[in-house]
Amino acid sequence: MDRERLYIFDTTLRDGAQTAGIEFSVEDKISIVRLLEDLGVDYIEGGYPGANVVDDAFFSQKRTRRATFTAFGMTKRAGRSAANDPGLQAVIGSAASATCLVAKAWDHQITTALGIGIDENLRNMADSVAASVASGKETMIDCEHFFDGWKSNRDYALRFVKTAIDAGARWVVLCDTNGGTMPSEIADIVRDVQTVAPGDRLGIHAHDDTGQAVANTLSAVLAGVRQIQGTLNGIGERCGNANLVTLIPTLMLKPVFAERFALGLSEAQLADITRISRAFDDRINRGSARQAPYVGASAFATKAGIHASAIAKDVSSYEHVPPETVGNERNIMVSQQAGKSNLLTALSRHGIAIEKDDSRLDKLLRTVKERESRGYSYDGADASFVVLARKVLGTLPDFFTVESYRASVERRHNARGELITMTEAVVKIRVGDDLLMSVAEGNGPVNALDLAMRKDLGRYSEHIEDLELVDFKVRILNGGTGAVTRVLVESRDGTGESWYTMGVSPNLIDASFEALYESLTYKLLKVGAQPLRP
Ligand SMILES: CC(=O)SCCNC(=O)CCNC(=O)[C@H](O)C(C)(C)COP(=O)(O)OP(=O)(O)OC[C@H]1O[C@@H](n2cnc3c(N)ncnc32)[C@H](O)[C@@H]1OP(=O)(O)O
Ligand SMILES: CC(=O)C(=O)O
Repeated sequence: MDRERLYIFDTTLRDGAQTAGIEFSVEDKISIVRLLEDLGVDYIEGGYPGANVVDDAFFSQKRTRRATFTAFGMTKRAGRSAANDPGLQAVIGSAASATCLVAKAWDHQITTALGIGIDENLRNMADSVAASVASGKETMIDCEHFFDGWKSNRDYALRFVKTAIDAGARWVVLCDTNGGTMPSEIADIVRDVQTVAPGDRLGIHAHDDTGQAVANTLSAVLAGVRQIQGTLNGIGERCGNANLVTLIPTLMLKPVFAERFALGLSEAQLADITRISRAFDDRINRGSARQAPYVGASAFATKAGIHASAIAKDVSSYEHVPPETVGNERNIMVSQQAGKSNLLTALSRHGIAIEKDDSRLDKLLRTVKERESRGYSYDGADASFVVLARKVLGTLPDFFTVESYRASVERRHNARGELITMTEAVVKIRVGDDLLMSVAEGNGPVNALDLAMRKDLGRYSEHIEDLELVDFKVRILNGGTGAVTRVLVESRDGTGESWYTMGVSPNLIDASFEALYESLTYKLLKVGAQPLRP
């Protein structure tokens, strides 16, 4: 049986730009278009020409290679013709090859928000669609508040869809603008709409206000729509839009969809989706959600010892799809929930071979659980686990020892009477028989300590030249005997690999010191540095 084509319409750069806390520059938009083209979406809605200077500049030229470059805008205002509406003309006159015009489909909103009659609204919409079609652009209509409109006045909502189709719209997109519709209602209403328009002319635009934007979208697809609107990582107005990064793998990997529908993406593009999702988060300067379906760092991670033991026998035991199909990785973590199977998997990932009945493995498991009870958390600090494991197994080389350190903060007036804060760290490190002392100033005590520790590591200095501290996170834990600080440090080197180490102490500087020390140690292990005394 031939599969029916589903079209992916991305609105990251338009509805996504309506996300609280997100502002795109032209450069951001250009770089996000690259990600979307790598992914292989069919339409890229780049924004709203005429609405602001960024979008004006962005729409001054064609920005896509393969995807249909689409401009968003509203239909003409009441009381003027399409030709005399500057807003509509900016959209039609942009470099986009398609338009997506928004018009209200809920009678109550038309009479209150627009203050016009519902028939006049239909004429405004039809004239705008006709003007866009006449300009040669593929034209879509976003039916704002469609599902609430259908519930309020079914006859008008259906007339709205039919009028748009008759005016020449290629796609009529049914919008759950307020995001409150249930999946079963979506299915019933989409089926009803097909009494006036075929499914291959209909799209769905769902918001996530009940956490069901993805479910609503899938429900609409099963009921007949063939265009899907959504955003990267589900950004968008209020609670966001349907998340394309969840929808695309579901549509391509789950038989109920994959057997009936085809997308314009290849399997290789699907396998790139984890990278794309994370690169997008980087671009908008936020951390990636660990628990994001398919692409999150935890999506194929298991902490539980019972699970790890089953996975050691069959890797697919706790996976609904193979992680590599979406470019993600399986991860067996080490934590309080671990058993020896977790440790064996983590050790072998780092090239450390040991038998399951080796008594050192029992000791390592006891040590991990005891330290976790004091605030350590090895599932997020793999490099610290390696350092600990090698120490307990007796294979950690004696690279260097920190004999002492001091970090100080001084707030005082300088000679000009200005209030300044000075931070300084002094570190004494022993490498073999050499005692090295380094002093550094920093923009804070941890920064000064980090700089001082890396300033002179004697014979190992050449190995740490490319090491940089990428991120530093502090978490205050409420331990049984009072507050404890856990510091997590992310480090990276010239190879691009990054690793996480941690320290735990009631004292923030001590916790930071431990994390920095373990990061240096891990780096020396990683490059195979030769210790003076193995
Ligand atoms: C559901 C959605 O997500 S729709 C997309 C919403 N996105 C945005 O609004 C982001 C970009 N918007 C903007 O930059 C501005 O709102 C602009 C440039 C479009 C318009 O700005 P302004 O002219 O100052 O109007 P303002 O934003 O205050 O109000 C919107 C106007 O459009 C009218 N309007 C709203 N929807 C439509 C429509 N579909 N068709 C025609 N007119 C409409 C409103 O009645 C209102 O007009 P009024 O002030 O005469 O009552
Ligand atoms: C058009 C749109 O973004 C909405 O109705 O939600």
